[in-house]
Amino acid sequence: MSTREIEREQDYVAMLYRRVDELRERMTERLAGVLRETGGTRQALVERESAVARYAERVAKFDAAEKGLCFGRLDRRDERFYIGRIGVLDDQGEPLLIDWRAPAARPFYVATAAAPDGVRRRRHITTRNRRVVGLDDEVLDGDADGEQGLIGEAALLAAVNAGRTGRMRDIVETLQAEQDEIIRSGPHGVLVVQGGPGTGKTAVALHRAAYLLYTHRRLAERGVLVVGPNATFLRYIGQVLPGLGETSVLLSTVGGLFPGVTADRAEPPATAEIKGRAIMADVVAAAVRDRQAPPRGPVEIPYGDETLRIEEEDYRRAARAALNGPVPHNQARRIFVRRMLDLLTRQVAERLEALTLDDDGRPLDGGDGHDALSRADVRALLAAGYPQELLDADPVAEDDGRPLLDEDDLAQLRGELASAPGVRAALDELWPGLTPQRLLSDLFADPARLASAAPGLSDAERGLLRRAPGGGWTPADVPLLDEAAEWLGADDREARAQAASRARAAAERREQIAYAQGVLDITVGSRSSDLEEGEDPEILTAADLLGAEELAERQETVTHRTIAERAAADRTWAFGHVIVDEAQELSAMAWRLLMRRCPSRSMTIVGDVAQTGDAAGTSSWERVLRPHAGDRWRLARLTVNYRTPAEIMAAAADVLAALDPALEPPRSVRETGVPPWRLATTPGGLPRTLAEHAAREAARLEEGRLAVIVPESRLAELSAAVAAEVPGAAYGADPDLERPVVVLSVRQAKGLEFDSVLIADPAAILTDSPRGRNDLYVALTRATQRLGVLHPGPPPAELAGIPGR
Ligand SMILES: Nc1ncnc2c1ncn2[C@@H]1O[C@H](COP(=O)(O)OP(=O)(O)OP(=O)(O)O)[C@@H](O)[C@H]1O
Repeated sequence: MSTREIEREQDYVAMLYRRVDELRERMTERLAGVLRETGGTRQALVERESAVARYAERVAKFDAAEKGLCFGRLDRRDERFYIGRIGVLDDQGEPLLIDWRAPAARPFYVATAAAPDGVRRRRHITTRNRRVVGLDDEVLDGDADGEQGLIGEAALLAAVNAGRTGRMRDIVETLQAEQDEIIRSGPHGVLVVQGGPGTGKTAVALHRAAYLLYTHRRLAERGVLVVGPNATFLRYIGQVLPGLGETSVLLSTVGGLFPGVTADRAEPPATAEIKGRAIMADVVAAAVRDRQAPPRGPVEIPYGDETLRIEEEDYRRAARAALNGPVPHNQARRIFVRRMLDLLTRQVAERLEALTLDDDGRPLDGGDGHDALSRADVRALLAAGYPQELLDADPVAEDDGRPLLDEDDLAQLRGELASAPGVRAALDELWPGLTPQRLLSDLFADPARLASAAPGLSDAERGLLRRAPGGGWTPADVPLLDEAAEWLGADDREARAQAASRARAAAERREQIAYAQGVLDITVGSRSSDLEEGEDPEILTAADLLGAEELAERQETVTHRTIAERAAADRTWAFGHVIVDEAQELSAMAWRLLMRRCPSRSMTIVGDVAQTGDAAGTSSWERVLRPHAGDRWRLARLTVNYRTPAEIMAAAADVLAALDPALEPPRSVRETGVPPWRLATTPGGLPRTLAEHAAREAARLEEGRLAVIVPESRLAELSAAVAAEVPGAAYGADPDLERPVVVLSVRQAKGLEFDSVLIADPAAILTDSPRGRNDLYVALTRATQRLGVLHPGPPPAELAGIPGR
């Protein structure tokens, strides 16, 4: 491309940056202006707050667009558009730059020589630090043979060949047509994106989130949830959406979706698999029902010197009233307890009356050893907690013809019963207030409870669920806790805790107001003193301008600001759209949880059923979705592998064929001329040889990243061996992917990619899990450039095609 052409584009790009700087400045001034406004109604304050959020968001979007602001140009017959990360208008409202998500930008991604859609030329513009460093043109003249090729091939190949950094990058500059179509598909219903490794499923999912938030602004009010398989993966993709200027997105694992629970406990895969089965929904429901079981025989409750009784029939009647309709356990408990207290109050009242009245309701005289009790005496008895000595006293009868216990007396008696420890314990036993945590830990701790709630599981399976209380929660527990929360409803204690937290918040707010008042006093005081020389009197702080109440309020809204934070703290939050990545790994129970978070069923589900590693995962989208969406879901496919070169993919294809001959590997977008290799070691020599090769590969890397992928069962041993030879190598539960060398199990490597990959002991990867072949396929498809396999003894048959060293 001529230097003149580059200079011409440089002028345009420089003008765009100047315009964005100007707009950013304008927005910053507006922001300061709103912050300077003061007084007015509460409504005005709320409006100012939302203006502050809006302007701050605009400024953040300008910042996010800094790198690669403009990356393309489309020439049509008599017009020309520049395409970039954001839309930019001039002062007359004419577009200077078109947002990549706008409909007008679409041909940039889909126009081909065969179907140019009015486009004559597509230009990819490469910039570095605001300077144009390269141009790449495609002339779409309409006389191609109809085969759809790559869009912007040079820019695409530069992107896929670039060294990895340990962080995923966005691909707005080089999106391909089949990806674009998925990204721009309407938001309604469930869209499944099936694609082999490296086909850009994760990239597409994230760009779809950005597209939907841009196109359907109301989605931002409910937020988008992006679900990934583990914390390391979430960190890997974490920069993509903020880099695209989108913040209304919560990234989470399924294990992170139960507020208040950190699911970091480990458990055997076989246990997790059982917990993920659909039948566990019935188990949880049965466990809740079992906590509502009638007592065997009457329940006796000591109360003072008396014994109160609840018959089985009393229980049944109260339980029927409590469960009249689909009421969760804890709400039903309130009705049950009310009924029981009515019953017990009646019992006590009857006994008191029996002590003081004869069978005909007349006060007793002293003939049988007791004098009649007066109403005042009864009240005294009640107030004193019904002690026997008083009943044995000889007070004076007083027959005023009124019922002995009036409503006030009964209410008082009821209150006393409700707070009597013996009564509370008995009612708690009969119908306990339950948190999801208590329900599950009681269930797992008690073989009898398990046997009753899970008759569909074998003894051995129930044995795998057994666990002593305490010790934290596993990721597979979270969907069960969520299921339990649905059946239980809010616990009384939870409601009390919420009330307490509201009271605390009110107290904090009073404190904030007092603090803000203090700030105002200080600021006003200091403003009256002389300004230092050079100090700008125009720089005002919020405290200069707002009343204490408003200042406190502002602090409060600021602390609860983002949709993502609000959604993360609320188990019942319904997201506007849910995106699930590596979706093949999710269990039936995890799907139930996710569906509850997305009642609208506006979902994008991306994954590869050939890469399923989790025993609870799926090999069929149909099986996963039928229970939740019937046949109302649509399938899109991605077919081109942008990550793995053809040489490596050929080796992976052998494993895929062994897995299922009907499965087709994705077509690699490039060859590198570097074949993969394998090397036999002695069984005992593997750790040492592996470490040496890791050190050698690491030395070859310039900027890129190396992953050593090892069997789960040898993770600790081989991590230690590599770390001893390669100081600074990352490994462990949540390794730092930005380090040059990282040791990972296959599970940890899922969804990630590296310039170079070494696989250790593939035979153990195959035997470590029932889905060993899927795991080996995943391991083989992580490299963007180089792959080596070290195997103790002969290689597994699936890898025999890789050239030996
Ligand atoms: N259109 C594109 N332009 C540039 N790079 C791309 C494009 N599509 C995909 N890539 C790159 O290919 C690599 C693989 O993409 P991604 O991780 O999204 O694939 P995936 O289908 O999720 O893979 P896996 O199933 O193995 O997790 C990433 O580095 C991504 O940036």
